[in-house]
Amino acid sequence: MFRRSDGMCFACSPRNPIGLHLEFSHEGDICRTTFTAGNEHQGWDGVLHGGLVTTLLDEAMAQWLWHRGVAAMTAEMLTRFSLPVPVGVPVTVEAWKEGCRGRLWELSARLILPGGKVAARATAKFLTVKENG
Ligand SMILES: CCCCCCCCCCCCCCCC(=O)SCCNC(=O)CCNC(=O)[C@H](O)C(C)(C)COP(=O)(O)OP(=O)(O)OC[C@H]1O[C@@H](n2cnc3c(N)ncnc32)[C@H](O)[C@@H]1OP(=O)(O)O
Repeated sequence: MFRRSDGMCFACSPRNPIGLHLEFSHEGDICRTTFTAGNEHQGWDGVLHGGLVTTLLDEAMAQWLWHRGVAAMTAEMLTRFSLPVPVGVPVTVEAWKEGCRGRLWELSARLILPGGKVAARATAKFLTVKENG
């Protein structure tokens, strides 16, 4: 049905010419990345598009799992947009595990503005993919 990765992930692949080119670090139980949006990423003038805010949060959670050898797909996600995310400033995205039951993983993530305010939060459920995909 799908390939696990051909190295063209929109969020993280360095080979994707229109990708976000995110790089992740892992510290304890936290998966972290930083991103500075450009004008090409905006929806409202000067504001990062909400779909891309969700992409950043989703990818950080997926990378938390991937780093631990878990190949899982997002099955459900809820995003709360609390503050606009301006383009041109570096933001930090953090993800962590909330729980796991069988193939079902629950994770949370947040996007932090310079200065420390949280602009968006997400919770999501991921399901480990079956071997035959
Ligand atoms: C050089 C560079 C290389 C780069 C390399 C890096 C690669 C790094 C990879 C990361 C990349 C990340 C990318 C971002 C993460 C996406 O964005 S993933 C893409 C978005 N998500 C999707 O497209 C998923 C679409 N959905 C599906 O394919 C299928 O529904 C799923 C999620 C695989 C599950 O299907 P399934 O395995 O057939 O499971 P299913 O039988 O439906 O459900 C199993 C059980 O879970 C339960 N369940 C299903 N959904 C839910 C739910 N939402 N809540 C609770 N229970 C649920 C079911 O009720 C069922 O329960 P039981 O009946 O067993 O009691």
